[in-house]
Amino acid sequence: MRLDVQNLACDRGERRIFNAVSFALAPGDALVVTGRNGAGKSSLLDILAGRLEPASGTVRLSRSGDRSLPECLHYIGHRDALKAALTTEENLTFARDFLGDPALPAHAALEAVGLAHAAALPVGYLSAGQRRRIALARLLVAHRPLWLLDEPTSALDAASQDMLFGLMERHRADGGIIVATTHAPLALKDAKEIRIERAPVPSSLAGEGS
Ligand SMILES: Nc1ncnc2c1ncn2[C@@H]1O[C@H](COP(=O)(O)OP(=O)(O)OP(=O)(O)O)[C@@H](O)[C@H]1O
Repeated sequence: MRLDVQNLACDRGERRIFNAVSFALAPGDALVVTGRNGAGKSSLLDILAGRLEPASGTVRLSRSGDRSLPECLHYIGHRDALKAALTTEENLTFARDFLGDPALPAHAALEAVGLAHAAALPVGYLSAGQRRRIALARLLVAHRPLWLLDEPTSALDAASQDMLFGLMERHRADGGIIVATTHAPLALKDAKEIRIERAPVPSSLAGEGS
């Protein structure tokens, strides 16, 4: 599988957020996306995930068989997208059934993120870092070659960050591709990096606030 992104531009509301973002990723590649608050990092992931139309430019996935782009990706956003009333194991079982192409069973994914002891706990009882680990465990319950991760280390302690880096490197070693936004350094080997710069405000709008 290969991901080719050409000359993307993004508008939010009436504003141009960024221009001219291009990159190409092959199996095993990781791309780290940096930039200031509001630069458009999450918006870029939204475009890659098919959740937001670009103002211009193209996103192409090749050598992915007959699967569409949405069927090839895991998207872990700022919000954990977990159901608070369901247990951790029920959340992962639901994700596994919903996503298709199953990989690890829910209990094995819980073990991989160090939360096997919390299998029967409703997600609403978990701490922020534990909820983040459950969200990340979704990466393991279905085979999807492209991982789009929005600030994946947020709320994670040092040990959990190490666990996450291990999962990411294993995914790359298996031929997966990762695009991750971050404000903190990510310990990924030979990762590519792109810095998103907010497009300048046109002079006709200058003075109307950012
Ligand atoms: N649905 C929306 N409608 C209008 N503007 C939006 C919408 N979502 C985001 N924006 C704006 O788009 C800009 C880019 O937001 P985005 O969340 O992509 O930035 P970011 O680089 O991920 O920021 P951060 O580092 O703070 O997470 C911001 O100015 C934000 O207010």
